[in-house]
Amino acid sequence: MSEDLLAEHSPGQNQDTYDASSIEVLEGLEPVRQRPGMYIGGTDERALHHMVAEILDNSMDEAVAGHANRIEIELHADYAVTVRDNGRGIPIDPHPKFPDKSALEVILCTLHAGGKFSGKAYQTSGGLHGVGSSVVNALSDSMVVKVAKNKELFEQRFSRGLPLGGVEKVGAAPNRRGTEVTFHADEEIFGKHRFKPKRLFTLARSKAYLFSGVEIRWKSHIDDGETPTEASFHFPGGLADYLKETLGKASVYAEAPFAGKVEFREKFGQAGYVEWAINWTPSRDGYIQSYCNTVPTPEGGTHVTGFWAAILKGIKAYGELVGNKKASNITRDDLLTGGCALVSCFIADPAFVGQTKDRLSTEAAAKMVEQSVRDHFDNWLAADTKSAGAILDFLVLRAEERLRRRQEKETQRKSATKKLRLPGKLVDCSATNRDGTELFIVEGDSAGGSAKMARNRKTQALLPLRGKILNVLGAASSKLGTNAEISDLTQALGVGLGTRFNVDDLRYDKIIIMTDADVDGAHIAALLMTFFFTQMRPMIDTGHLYLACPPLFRLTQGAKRVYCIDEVERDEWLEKGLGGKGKIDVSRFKGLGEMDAKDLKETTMDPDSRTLIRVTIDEDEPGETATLVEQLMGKKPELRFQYIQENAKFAGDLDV
Ligand SMILES: Nc1ncnc2c1ncn2[C@@H]1O[C@H](COP(=O)(O)OP(=O)(O)OP(=O)(O)O)[C@@H](O)[C@H]1O
Repeated sequence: MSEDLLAEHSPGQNQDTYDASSIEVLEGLEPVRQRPGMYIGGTDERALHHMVAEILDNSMDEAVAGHANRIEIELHADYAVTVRDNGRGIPIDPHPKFPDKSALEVILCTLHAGGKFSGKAYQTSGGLHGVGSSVVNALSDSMVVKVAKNKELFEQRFSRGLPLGGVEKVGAAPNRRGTEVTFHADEEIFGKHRFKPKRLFTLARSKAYLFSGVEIRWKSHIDDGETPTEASFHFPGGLADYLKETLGKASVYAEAPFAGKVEFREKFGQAGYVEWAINWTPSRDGYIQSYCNTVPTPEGGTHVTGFWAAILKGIKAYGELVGNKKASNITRDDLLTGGCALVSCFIADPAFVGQTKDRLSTEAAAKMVEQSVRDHFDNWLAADTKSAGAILDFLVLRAEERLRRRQEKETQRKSATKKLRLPGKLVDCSATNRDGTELFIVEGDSAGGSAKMARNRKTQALLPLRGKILNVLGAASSKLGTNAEISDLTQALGVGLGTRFNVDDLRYDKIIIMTDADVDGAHIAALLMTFFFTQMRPMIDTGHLYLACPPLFRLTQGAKRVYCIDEVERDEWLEKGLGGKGKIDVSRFKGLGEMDAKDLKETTMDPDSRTLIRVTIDEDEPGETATLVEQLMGKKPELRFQYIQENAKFAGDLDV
């Protein structure tokens, strides 16, 4: 362990209150190696890099809590990765619940063991599930954890989630403290994927931007020719610096970005803060990068909703103030054209969607972020009228362009609908323009019945498909045009087939595949995705294709009711109870048709409460997805057999 790093620590407080008793255990470890996807989002390159993020996030949590100010990341020649910090050190004393094990072993070998559940040891942390480091341990063929604590250096070694021995004292550490984790990802799980220096370098740098109180050092023993092999990051200017760097030399509308940081304590009485930076540029499409407790949230969430609400209301109010009537036309989408924003919030007890934490779902964040940003935005606009005027003019122009385009589309859609022969079984929506409309492709007529009642007539249309559609990879292309289900689908979408296909003709905003949560449903969804991937790929590339996520179980206890997506979630609820009275009643939906309209609306169709998965193509190498689709859905069974042989160990138990 690097001597100086652990020696220099100063910000530590409360060493004595952070010990084994801070570590709570909720459940045992096991299924991670069987179903890595559930815990780390897959076994691909993205998932592999996520392993580093999980360990790094723990060190960042120590830093954000004020216990560490330096973190080091080292990529070794054999692709092992070390993350070190000068924090309090993972507790190594015996755990009160398991007296024969150290807290370290409990943390590394037990799912849901951690010090971040109750907010006692950490106030705002990226970690919350207590699974990150045990998952990384389970998926590594070697993991060595060193802890410098109480003037001594301890070490414990693990392989594939199992300890190779107990915690051992391996030396004295009179002036050091901190944690060092070195792991080597298991090839049995991640196959040929290897860490990319560039990706880890970028990760390290972005973390330093997100928390200006930490210095992050990067070292790589693998030289890819483009990434520095050593670097140190410390950005006192935080997100404003980050934005400046990402915008580079692009011309911008505001001389200095609108940036700031607001603590929640005073106004909302709780720990945490929001930091942001935004500017507008004519030279590129806008984007927003958002984070919660330094964890990237690529799908946004409540903090992003709150941020845009503040900006939108602020700019409209400013427009009104200066008498620009057209400002009232500006929408959130207009803000994003050319708007480049970074938003990072730190909150206590955040709730995310999924273990990879892609979206923040903490309700309160929307309001806290909106109000904090709004006050500052109003002041900023009033103080820098030159920038404010330039941004307002730019956004008004964007809104006008959008309205003009919509008008054109509307006339096109109306005339197209008149001309179109729509399939008889399509239950269309009433909206005349495409914005915000959705087409649900549903499995079976009975499901169509509940969906018909559950839908929003204005924006949601339904196309029930009978049985399984043709496997387009197994069929001759001449057959496509004559297949009834495919031609119904193509007509309903409004796009042509083959050379006549044009994604701009699409009649709906979102196309949502809604099938039963069982094996047959998954097969139908796979057939439909194969169809879209091979015949209408631009629909996926432009983000129009989605999968609905109907639940498999409904649990009721007295007046309380929850829905669970799978057995694991069901078991979790059964264990902790729903908080209602009496026995918990479990019903398993055999299909969408069994759900009543209320169930279906609440869980699967209502945009305010449902979960949708956007179908995207994430490839490390061009053509990778096409090869996989051919292998799984194509004409050659031997390819499928080969795939099963190579991957069978990853498959969980089939639920039949
Ligand atoms: N570098 C570290 N320094 C101090 N304590 C740590 C460190 N790494 C892990 N811990 C302790 O181990 C616990 C478990 O970590 P783990 O990564 O398994 O889960 P988590 O961070 O609590 O939640 P999540 O699963 O959401 O990441 C943490 O809550 C923390 O108490």
